[in-house]
Amino acid sequence: MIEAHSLTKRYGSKTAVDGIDFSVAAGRVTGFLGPNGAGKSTTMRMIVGLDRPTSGTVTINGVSYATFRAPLHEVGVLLDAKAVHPGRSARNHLRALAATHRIRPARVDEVIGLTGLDSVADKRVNGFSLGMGQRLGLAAALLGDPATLILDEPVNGLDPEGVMWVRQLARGLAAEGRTVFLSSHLMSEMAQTAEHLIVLGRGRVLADAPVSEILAKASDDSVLVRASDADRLNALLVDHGGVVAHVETGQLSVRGIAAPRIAELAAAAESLVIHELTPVSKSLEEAYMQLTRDEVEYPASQTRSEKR
Ligand SMILES: Nc1ncnc2c1ncn2[C@@H]1O[C@H](COP(=O)(O)OP(=O)(O)OP(=O)(O)O)[C@@H](O)[C@H]1O
Repeated sequence: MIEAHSLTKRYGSKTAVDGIDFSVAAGRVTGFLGPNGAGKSTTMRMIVGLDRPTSGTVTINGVSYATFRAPLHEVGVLLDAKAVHPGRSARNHLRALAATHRIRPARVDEVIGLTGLDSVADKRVNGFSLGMGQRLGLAAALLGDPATLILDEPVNGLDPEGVMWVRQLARGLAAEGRTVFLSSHLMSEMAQTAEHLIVLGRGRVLADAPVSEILAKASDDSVLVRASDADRLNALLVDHGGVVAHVETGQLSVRGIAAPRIAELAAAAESLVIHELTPVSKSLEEAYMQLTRDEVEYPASQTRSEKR
């Protein structure tokens, strides 16, 4: 269980994390979502003591990370996959880490196998692709068999097979009762991996709820309808509480009345024939964009290089 209370981080006049409260429960995958600059990495760095909160607290299983005497056994962390000595092989990097915690060498081979690094384990890390680097970061996070995993953008750079593997790994670890906290800026990815989401925007919690609830709240389903007489159908639907907009000639977009009810109303009216009836659901990404719409710090008209 990870718990944050009034957690705040300011860099000069910039408030990166703005007094947030949340808890990440054990036994399920919790996704940490938010647009670029929302404060996800800063929050994760504070959880593992790499950044000091300006105010507020964050604990893992009731204590602060700094108090763990053997942190690799408590918390597996993937924050910056490139933070590895480039001249070392993957195996030697993991062995060096293992030695700090008296972890047996056989466990190094186990995590190499688990993360699919067997064929490159003895190659120097500086030749690694982004995806291989991510796998090595995940191997390091798993090394101490920790009860808590904090993974910042773990699927970054992975191919589709790798993405699927991380998804299954995260779910499997949570099913064993571990606390699994993953960040991403992709709603579609998180919705397939996490059961619960914490959505951040400009350093504040915008939503903290099960995935299904967040999607249901953000969704704004409509029905596209064509009929033999669009104007009559329009009047009929408005009479029954529908909100109707003309999309193009003869086509209506209807909110507030479900497709089966629209068909029933038309059938009950004399010579009003439905030609098209298409329910339109918001995609996951649209639901997420709606939720974070006013909280995007770097909208698309600004480039990443303008950001810093
Ligand atoms: N060391 C720092 N000094 C100054 N500002 C910082 C520092 N680290 C982060 N920030 C700022 O704090 C805000 C939150 O950044 P953070 O990296 O935590 O966001 P994020 O949600 O992880 O974004 P991304 O998805 O782009 O990684 C941003 O405005 C960022 O520019």
